[in-house]
Amino acid sequence: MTVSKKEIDRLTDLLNGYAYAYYVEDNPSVPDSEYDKLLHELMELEEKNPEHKRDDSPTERVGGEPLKQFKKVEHTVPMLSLSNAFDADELRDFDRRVKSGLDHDPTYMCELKIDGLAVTLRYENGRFIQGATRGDGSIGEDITHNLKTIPSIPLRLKEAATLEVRGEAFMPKKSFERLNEAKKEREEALFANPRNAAAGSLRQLDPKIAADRSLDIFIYSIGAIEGKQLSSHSEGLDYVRELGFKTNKEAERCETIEEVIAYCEKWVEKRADLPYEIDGIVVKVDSFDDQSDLGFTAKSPRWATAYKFPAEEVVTTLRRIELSI
Ligand SMILES: CC(C)(CNC(=O)c1ccc(Oc2ccccc2)cc1)c1ccc2c(N)nc(N)nc2n1
Repeated sequence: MTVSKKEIDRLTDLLNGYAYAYYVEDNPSVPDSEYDKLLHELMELEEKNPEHKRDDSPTERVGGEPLKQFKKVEHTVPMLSLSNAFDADELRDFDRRVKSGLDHDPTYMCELKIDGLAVTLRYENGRFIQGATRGDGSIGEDITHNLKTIPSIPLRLKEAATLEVRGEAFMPKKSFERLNEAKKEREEALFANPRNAAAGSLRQLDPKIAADRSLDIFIYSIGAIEGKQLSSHSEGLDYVRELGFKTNKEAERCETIEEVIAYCEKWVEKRADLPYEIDGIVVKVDSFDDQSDLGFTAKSPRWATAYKFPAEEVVTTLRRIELSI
């Protein structure tokens, strides 16, 4: 092995480790200046030895040439939608329906419903192959070139797994405010909310735009997987975390619907403190056996629902009215 290949491999592994700590674990291990210095060294070595550049190189994050158009992608497993529950009694109704389909009480998983853009990511032998929007649930748009620029999306997994995962790509509140500040300076139209900003960034043909938008992602389910038996949704989340994916740390197991309701009420109050926007709570029956006993309606699972929050601006307006009284 030549010196430059060895050095390129060393720098690629070192920088990927730093990026994982910073973007996936939210636990920076080196100062940005150190990261940038090493990244520059790697870029120079890759320029001189392009044959040794790895497909999981951190230099992939800057975004290549713009596409001419988007390719359509058919999802191997459909991306279903969620039924809604708008108050505690509707959650209790959901619980009654679930229990009528099972011969035992279910365990639930509760997760924050991130207000972003649903995407699906395909990996073969541990390498990121393709990413797409949800589209109509069966067919989406290929946005691989943009998703590659999101640092919390691994380009190579910790195991050579072949699977498809789903998640919500989003723009953190601080990045949204910075972006709109910059747009205001340039007298450009502002984005209405972080969700529109994330969607607008990922639907660009030029990946350098997405690369500059500080996007992030939380993985929330496994679409398809080869050669692995999983028994529950929570076991699936543990497995994708082991592979190197970023999942949301606020997810909790609830043994009763009253615990689910308490979790929802807690987050109605705490949502303003989060560094990203959420529009509700997703409640899922955890066991895959229970999920397959319950099955699906025409477009959504019977074993999951979304507790929807009132839109934040409504709450803010009410707060403004309260303050003015
Ligand atoms: C529960 C599910 C709808 C995903 N699940 C599916 O899409 C899905 C799809 C085919 C399935 O099985 C089939 C396989 C083949 C054919 C038909 C169904 C099972 C689940 C969903 C949707 C949106 C979510 C969201 N915004 N945030 C979180 N945290 N979780 C979410 N979970």
